[in-house]
Amino acid sequence: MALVGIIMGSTSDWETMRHAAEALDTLGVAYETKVVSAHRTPQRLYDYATTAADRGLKVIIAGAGGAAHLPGMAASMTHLPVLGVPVESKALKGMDSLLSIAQMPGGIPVGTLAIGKPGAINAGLLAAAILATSDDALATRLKAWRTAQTDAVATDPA
Ligand SMILES: Nc1c(C(=O)O)ncn1[C@@H]1O[C@H](COP(=O)(O)O)[C@@H](O)[C@H]1O
Repeated sequence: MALVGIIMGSTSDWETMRHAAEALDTLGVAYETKVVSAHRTPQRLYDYATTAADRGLKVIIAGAGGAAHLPGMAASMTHLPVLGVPVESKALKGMDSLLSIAQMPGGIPVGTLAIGKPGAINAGLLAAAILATSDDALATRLKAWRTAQTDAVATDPA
């Protein structure tokens, strides 16, 4: 059963959001993916967000670009933690996405990650870290992954 829902505003976001999925794959966390847009498919978003917790999801990762209202609107309709990934936009290089996601009014939080691929990777890792607080086996896998990452950092620059 999926524990993490990865949603995105458009199929064009998958090239970025697949990195969140890959991080979850690496750590053995079950997830689902769906294109959901606050602008283009508002009813789909409503149905997704209002049923997410009852369907067993624990964390939602929402990626969108430009006027990125998806993460905030998803957060407005569920008490689950929502992690927002600002997808890099052509016109403004993702600054529009970042500010749209980060500048939420008090009361409806969205955990905002970095623009683009690093943000998507970290959203996957952060979702796993949240789940690991109540899953010892996942915590062990996450710690091992972090140790392997540390061990892989070269001492010499060339
Ligand atoms: N920001 C949103 C939302 C939303 O926030 O609901 N829905 C689509 N989009 C964004 O529009 C961009 C361009 O989409 P297209 O490539 O389909 O034209 C995408 O980055 C998507 O996340």
